[in-house]
Amino acid sequence: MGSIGGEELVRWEKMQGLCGREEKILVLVRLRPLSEKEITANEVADWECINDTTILYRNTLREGSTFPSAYTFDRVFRGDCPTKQVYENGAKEIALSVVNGINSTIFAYGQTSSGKTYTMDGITEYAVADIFNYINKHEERAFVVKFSAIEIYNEVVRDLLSAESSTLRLRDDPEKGIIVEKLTEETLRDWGHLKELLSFCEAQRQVGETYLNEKSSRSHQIIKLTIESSAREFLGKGNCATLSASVNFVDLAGSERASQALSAGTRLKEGCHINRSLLTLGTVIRKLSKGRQGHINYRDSKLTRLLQPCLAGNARTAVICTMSPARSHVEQTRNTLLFACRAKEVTTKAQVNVVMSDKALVKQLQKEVARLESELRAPAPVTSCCDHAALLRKKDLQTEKMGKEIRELTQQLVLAQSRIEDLLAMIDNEQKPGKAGTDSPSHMLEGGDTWEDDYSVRESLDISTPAHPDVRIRELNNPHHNNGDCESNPEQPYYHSEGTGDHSHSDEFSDQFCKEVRRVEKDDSNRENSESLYPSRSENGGLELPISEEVIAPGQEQSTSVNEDREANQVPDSPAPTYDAVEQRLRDVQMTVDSPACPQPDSQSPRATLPNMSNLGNFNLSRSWSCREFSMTDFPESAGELESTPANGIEKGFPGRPERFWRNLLHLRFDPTARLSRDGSLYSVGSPCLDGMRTPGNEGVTSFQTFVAGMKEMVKLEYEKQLVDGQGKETERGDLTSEKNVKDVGIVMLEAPGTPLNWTLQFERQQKEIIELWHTCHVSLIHRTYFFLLFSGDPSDSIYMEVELRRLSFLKETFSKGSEKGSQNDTLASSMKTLRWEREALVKLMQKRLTEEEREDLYEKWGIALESKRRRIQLANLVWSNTNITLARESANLIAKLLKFSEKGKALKEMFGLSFTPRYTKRKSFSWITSKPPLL
Ligand SMILES: Nc1ncnc2c1ncn2[C@@H]1O[C@H](COP(=O)(O)OP(=O)(O)OP(=O)(O)O)[C@@H](O)[C@H]1O
Repeated sequence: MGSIGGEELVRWEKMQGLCGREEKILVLVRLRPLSEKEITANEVADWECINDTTILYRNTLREGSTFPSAYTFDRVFRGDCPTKQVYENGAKEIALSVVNGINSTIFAYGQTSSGKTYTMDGITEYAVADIFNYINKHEERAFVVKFSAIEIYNEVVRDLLSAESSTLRLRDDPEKGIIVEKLTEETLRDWGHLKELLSFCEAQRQVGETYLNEKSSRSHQIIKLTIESSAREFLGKGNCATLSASVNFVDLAGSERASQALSAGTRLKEGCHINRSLLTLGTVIRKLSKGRQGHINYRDSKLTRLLQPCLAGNARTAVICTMSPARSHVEQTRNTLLFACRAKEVTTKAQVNVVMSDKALVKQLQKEVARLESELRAPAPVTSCCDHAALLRKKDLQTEKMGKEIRELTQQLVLAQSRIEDLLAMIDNEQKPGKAGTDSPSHMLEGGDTWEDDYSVRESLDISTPAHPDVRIRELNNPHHNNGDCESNPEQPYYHSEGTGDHSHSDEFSDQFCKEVRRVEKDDSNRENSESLYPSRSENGGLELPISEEVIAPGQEQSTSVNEDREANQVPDSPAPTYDAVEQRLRDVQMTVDSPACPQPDSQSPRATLPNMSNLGNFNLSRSWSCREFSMTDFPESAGELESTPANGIEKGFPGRPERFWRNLLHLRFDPTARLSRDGSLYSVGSPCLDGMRTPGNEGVTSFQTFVAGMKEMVKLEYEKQLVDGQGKETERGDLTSEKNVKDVGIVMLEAPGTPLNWTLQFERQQKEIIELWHTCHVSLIHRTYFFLLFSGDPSDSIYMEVELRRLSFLKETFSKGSEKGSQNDTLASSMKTLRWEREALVKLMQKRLTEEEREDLYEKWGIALESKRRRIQLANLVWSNTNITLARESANLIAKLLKFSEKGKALKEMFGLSFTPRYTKRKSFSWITSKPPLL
């Protein structure tokens, strides 16, 4: 208000104390004396003002103690208090705020005949008299006082200054708030003029006789004085500011009970309207008293609509609650006091209302602009601002990083706890004969709701997710890196699978196996045991398979230890594997499957040695192993637990497995359904399931036998082929050459797939078949992509192609029997669900990892109209949806790009089960979402 000069400025500054400050409604209670009528009726006065703020109900003994007997308000006035005192001690300050540019309202609330009109008439006159006094005392200011009056009768607004009984409309004005259209407004000239107008209004107001009040007001009356003032010295000048505010004197109609008021006809109708609008007022006050939360129903009545600014807006407000002391009105009186109590909690926020001339406004705005410009130019605040922004960003990053760490640590903690529980459970089971090893691992991860969730959890837990295929590879041909890990059984595929959240039986097996291994290793760390389940690498680079119970025929005695095996391997001319030996091994596997009881092997000689199938020469082929639990060795807890099994997998005298390990393991059965992982691609042939889940000779075993038979046939054919092809060479080079052609992967592969031309043709044929089978078997998109990109025609790929074909054929056969077997159906459904899931993930990744331009190029390439809806979904559905080789290549390239295969390091063929080169592979992790580089 720089444009306001002199005293105006002082006034303005004084008003700042009130400006925008929240203030509770002032609540006054006025008790009237018993009326003549009440005295005649021998009414008793049950209420008494015991001091200036407390009113007491004296008849508590009679009424019981269900209601409070004392009520406290800002001020209470006993029956003999004159209205002047009520005004002076309460209402005056509020009423006179108007002369300082602050809106104010004083209204009377109470039951009929309680003295509202009696009180408000006096208050209005005293207030206006004081206003005039103020005006007279402040000649330096020019005042304009305008008078208007309305009544709300039966929900109709009428102008009390108009002789016509026309209805006035209410309108919401964006600047002024609610206004009454066409309302008469008289500028007060003097006191006499006021009296004249008040008389006119009184004459106009609806008053009727009721049983309780001879002159009962049947309407709500609002008398409004608007006072505008300006400093005379600035009048007529451009920089003049005007204070403008209104004071409302509201005399409400009284609430009444029809029975008490004995009203009927018109009075009854009036009473209904009165009660309804008062009920709305009560509701508004109740809601406001609770803090203005939610919708406030001001618009439910004209009264509350008009009083809205006074109840919760820009005004100072006082409520005078009037009450009769008569015992017969106790219920209505208590309602009035309840209203008063709620009103005490309502706050308003009054402001000084200044109206500035256009010229003053422009000047004021210019000053404000200049101030802002100087702030902008000032270097200090700007620098400070930047610093703050940078600091905030830094803090945000820190918070984010810490949050991530907390999440990861929490996950690790959960996992560690889960593992402890598992170990404890296993110890319990050990103590129950016949139970060991049969319990399902309890630490299985629950599947995430989303792919990302599921994967991110696995990522953070460092649990490989073979379906993607996040596989741990054991390089068993590395003498320093081959133990402490867990293994699949020898017929087990090179990767195990798990579904989209739940785990296949192979995972259960792995978990159980690995936990058992760790426990045993810890328990028996000092035990001298030369037996090992792990394959060892012979000096000539060949492989010796570990012996697991699956290859142990009942009663078969084997005592070859690792050391012995190694020693044996050091013999250059170790016997070459023969077809019979391979067949024997398959027979053993089948025997294990067929065996209904899986008799426990001799603990003294628990395992048999496989025929030595090392000396594989050129390919340097080794068996690789995947085990989900291997990843756990990355955790400190696990590392501690695995004293004898270093986290990096380097064995320090692996002690072998005690009897209970074999006992546990032999409770397991092979379950062919375990091969059918949910993604359908990473099936784990020969995965065991828990004892009791399958019975020998059931459907699953039959399927497995079919598979084994197929394998045997393949072995035989390949072996015979080799015999024929390599007969001459074998004659020359001796037995060693034939050994090279026998790979210990459950199948036999050729050392060389044939001539380059033949191999190319063979590769293309196999690739086509594989793609078709992927399509038929609903194999995981990522598996297809990976396989497709990895095996692109190199002669050494032949083994993988063969394996893939075999497995897919088996999978297809199993699916084809799905109609007869619920579990297969479930697996097929799971695979399809996984595919859908993958496609949904692709949609997200397209948005995340491709630019708009790249996406548009793709849409064009894949024949999707640029303007069509859901283009990304269309594209995701087209990926790998066709067996066409070109589309397959495009699909693979797209997924590889989206998954950032290149950034994650080159995929290893070992992840498909075979290793060609020694490698210290620790971990490969592929996630659709995260872009963390794999830990190789
Ligand atoms: N404090 C008081 N002292 C003396 N007489 C009073 C007092 N208050 C009210 N009266 C008398 O009580 C009667 C009813 O008062 P009044 O008309 O003001 O009640 P009301 O609440 O306005 O009623 P209604 O709601 O029916 O209009 C009147 O005759 C009035 O003179």
